[in-house]
Amino acid sequence: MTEQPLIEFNHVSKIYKNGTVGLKDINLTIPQGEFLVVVGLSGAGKSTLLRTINRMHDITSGDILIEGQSIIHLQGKKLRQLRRSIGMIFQNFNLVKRSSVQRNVLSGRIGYYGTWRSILGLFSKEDKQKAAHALKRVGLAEKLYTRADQLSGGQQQRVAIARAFMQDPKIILADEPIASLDPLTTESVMNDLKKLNEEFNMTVIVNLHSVPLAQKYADRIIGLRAGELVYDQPIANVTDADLAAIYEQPKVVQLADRVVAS
Ligand SMILES: Nc1ncnc2c1ncn2[C@@H]1O[C@H](COP(=O)(O)OP(=O)(O)OP(=O)(O)O)[C@@H](O)[C@H]1O
Repeated sequence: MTEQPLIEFNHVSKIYKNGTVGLKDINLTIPQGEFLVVVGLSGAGKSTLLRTINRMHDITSGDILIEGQSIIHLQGKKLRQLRRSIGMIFQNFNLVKRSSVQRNVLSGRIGYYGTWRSILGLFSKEDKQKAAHALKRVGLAEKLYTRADQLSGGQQQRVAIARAFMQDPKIILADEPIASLDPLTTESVMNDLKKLNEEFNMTVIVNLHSVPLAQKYADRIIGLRAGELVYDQPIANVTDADLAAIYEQPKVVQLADRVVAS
C-alpha cells in the first residue's frame, strides 16, 4: 500500500489576471518529511507554486490536496487552520522591524489565539518559554529583547525561522530564503531549515537559485520552466548536466519577448 502524500497537485494551473501563466498543468506529490528544493529561472513560477500551498495565491484550475483534503475552497476558520499549519519564510524576512525579537517570534503563535488576545499581545507564559527555546535553537537566545532592525540580515532570517517554528507547522515554505545573505550566513540559515526537517519531520519546500545548495540540502529537486514542471528527481539521480539544462536561457524566445515588450 502506498502512503498518502502530504501534498498533492492535480493538474494545477494558475493564470494571473493580466493573462500571465504562473503555473501550467502541474502534477506533483510531496510526502511528509521531505526536503524539496524548487529550482528554475527567474519567472519560472517557483514563488507562485509555493504560494498556492498556503492559499496566498488561488489557482485557476486543478486541485491541491493536503492530507487528502482539497484546500482550494477553504474559508474562514478552516483556512486559518491551514495557514497556521504552514510556516512561511520570505526573502526579505518580513519581520516587524521596530518590534523586539521576542514579539516577532511570539507572533508565530497568533493563529492559536483569538483576535483580542492577539491584538493586545497577551501571550501565555508557555508561549514565552517556547519563544525563548525557539530562539535558542537558532543561536539567538541572547537577542530576545533586541529590536529586530538591529540584527544582521542572517540573524533576521533566523528570527523568521524561529517564528515559523512557533506555529508548530507541518510544512515550511521558504521562498528564496538566502537570496539577500552572504555565503556564511546562508549555510546557517539552510542548516536551521534542515534541522526542522530532520528533528521534527517537518516538510520543507525551498525555492533556491543556488544549484550547489540545492544539491547539498535537497532530498529531491524539482525544476520549473515557464510554469511547467520540467524536472523531478530524487537527489541521488540529480546530475550537474540536468541542473544546467533547467537553467539554460531560452534565448530566442527571450529576445522575441523583449522585442514585443519594447
Ligand atoms: N501578481 C502577479 N500578477 C501577474 N503576474 C505575476 C504575478 N506574480 C508573478 N507573476 C508572473 O508569473 C510568472 C511566475 O512568477 P514567479 O514569481 O512565480 O516566478 P519565480 O520562479 O518565483 O521567479 P523569481 O525567481 O524571480 O522569484 C512570471 O512571469 C511573473 O512575472
